[in-house]
Amino acid sequence: MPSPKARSSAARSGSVPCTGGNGRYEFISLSRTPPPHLLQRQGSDPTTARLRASESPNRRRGSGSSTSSTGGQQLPEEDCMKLNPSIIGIALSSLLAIDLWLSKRLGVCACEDSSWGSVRPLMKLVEISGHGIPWLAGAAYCLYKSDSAAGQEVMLNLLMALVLDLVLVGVMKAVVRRRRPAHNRMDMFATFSVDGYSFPSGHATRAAMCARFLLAHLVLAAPLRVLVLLWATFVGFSRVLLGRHHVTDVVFGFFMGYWQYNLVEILWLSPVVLQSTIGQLH
Ligand SMILES: CC(C)=CCC/C(C)=C/CC/C(C)=C/CC/C(C)=C/COP(=O)(O)O
Repeated sequence: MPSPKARSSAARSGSVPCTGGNGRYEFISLSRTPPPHLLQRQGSDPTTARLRASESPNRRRGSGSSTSSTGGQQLPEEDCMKLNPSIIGIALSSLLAIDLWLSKRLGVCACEDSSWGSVRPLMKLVEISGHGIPWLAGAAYCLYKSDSAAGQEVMLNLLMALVLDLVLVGVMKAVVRRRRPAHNRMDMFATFSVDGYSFPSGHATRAAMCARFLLAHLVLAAPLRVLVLLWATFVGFSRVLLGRHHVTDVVFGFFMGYWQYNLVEILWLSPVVLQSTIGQLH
């Protein structure tokens, strides 16, 4: 329950108290025009009439009393639920603001003059370790050199996973079109045009997916498994430190890469497919 003081200040500011889905009081402003979808969905119910009344020319000019058109009535719960998206919007904007601020603060190797500029060459080595070309070239070479059918099967599927990753990340970047951080210097080697975009981090998706792949099929020794996990984490961190990405690009990239591995398992190419592929190559 809002206090009487809160209630009177709400009346002064043209807000109406009503209960949200969680039973708590929320305040909605009536000094703004309700969004068209709200009016449309409400059709001709009494609430619509009240909202329309609040839109009278007098009110829009700001000459009417803020409570006169509503009489301080409570709106039905469903109306409050419709206003929740604005709360989600505010939460998202806040998250993005924190993301921009944090990414800028963490971009300590963004250029040679940055506070950790001397570590930039090391970070660029980490970047190369997660780049698509060494991974594709390595998997293709191992496939070519592998003697056993099991080894060939694993390498062929790793190649398929890497290509799938490039396609999915490329599509996602082209759809979202988020710009890279302003402090990034675009001096990466071998990039596609979509790599001008930031979301999600292709290095992070690849690192997460390849780490899961390696742990599932190739790396069994415990110390090496830890190293694989550290490498993947470090690749992700290095994207933000180099100023290439926002924090959310990398976090989402890790999730996406993790999920991509599930897809690889579903699409796993069997030895039969492998034999016909190898047969066609020879
Ligand atoms: C080497 C072999 C066998 C084939 C090469 C095929 C080829 C041309 C692959 C392209 C790989 C490539 C350019 C990947 C892009 C990697 C990249 C810069 C991603 C951007 O990562 P982000 O973390 O900054 O989003």
